[in-house]
Amino acid sequence: MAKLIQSQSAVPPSRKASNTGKLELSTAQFLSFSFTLLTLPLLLQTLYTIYFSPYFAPLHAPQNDSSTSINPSSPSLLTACRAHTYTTQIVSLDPLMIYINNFTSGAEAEALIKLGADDFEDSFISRSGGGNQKVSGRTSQSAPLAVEEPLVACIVDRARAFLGTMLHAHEPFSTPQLVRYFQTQRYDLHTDFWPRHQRLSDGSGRLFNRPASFFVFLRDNCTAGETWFPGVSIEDGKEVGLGGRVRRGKDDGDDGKGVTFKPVKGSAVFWVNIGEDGVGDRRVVHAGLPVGEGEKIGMNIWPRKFYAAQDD
Ligand SMILES: O=C(O)CCC(=O)C(=O)O
Ligand SMILES: [Fe+2]
Repeated sequence: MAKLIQSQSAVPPSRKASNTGKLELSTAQFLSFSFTLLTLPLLLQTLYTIYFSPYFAPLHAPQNDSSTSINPSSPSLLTACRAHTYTTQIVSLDPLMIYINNFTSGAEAEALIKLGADDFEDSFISRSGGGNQKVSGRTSQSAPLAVEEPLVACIVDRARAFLGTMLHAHEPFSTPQLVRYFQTQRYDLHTDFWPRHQRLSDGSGRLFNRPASFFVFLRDNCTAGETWFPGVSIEDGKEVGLGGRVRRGKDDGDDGKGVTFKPVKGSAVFWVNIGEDGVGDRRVVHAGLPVGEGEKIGMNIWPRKFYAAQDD
């Protein structure tokens, strides 16, 4: 008898066999059992995604291509876009160059890539005097981004607000452009402004140029591929506050001239191309250095300013 009592009390009271022979559960235990049953598949799926799915991913899938799952027209993305969260740091006062941390959010970056993803073509350069030309020094692919897309319009508005007094309300932007680089691809030294202002093709005869540039890093799954400005210098030690994203010189045995910007998703470099006198500043000549491994995607945002005729 004593033995029987002992073995009965070893079973928690709530799980005792009833006199019908079935197992009884308390309400709390029933709920926790059901909760576990319901959440188990979710837990297993999360574990699979984190630990195992990389081993089953297709070999040639784009790395970290989270843009495929993003909806660039999502109301929450567009609402969030109206408020910006970037911070700025001056890199150089003369010429003026500013580093913009988180100019776009990660989600905005991926959504912008998605908007242009189907339109990449070999990059060209816009020639002085009009027309486009493919050149061996620019081996990337480019894709235009339609300003009719609300997200693109929002990012361009952000750039306009940043420019403040640099641009009149009636002065527009060029069509923003994605640029994509794979291994070894590059853009050799160039300026974004034309040495001579360009004539608008609308018959008005107005002259325009690019007074400033924003280059935004949208994808940084790469080694190397920095943006290099050999004609902009920062004093030794002053780059410390820029957290390793901005460095003096470049790494390949060059004499350490200039400043390099590491691709960091969402961050942007802003610089002034043309001063108040309407003359282009050659010190902002720059290059997209060859990408080592992986993929780099950036975005050019160029305001357009109208200028008086230049003296010859
Ligand atoms: O890829 C880069 O780092 C710079 C690109 C650039 O300068 C341009 O597209 O004009
Ligand atoms: Fe450029």
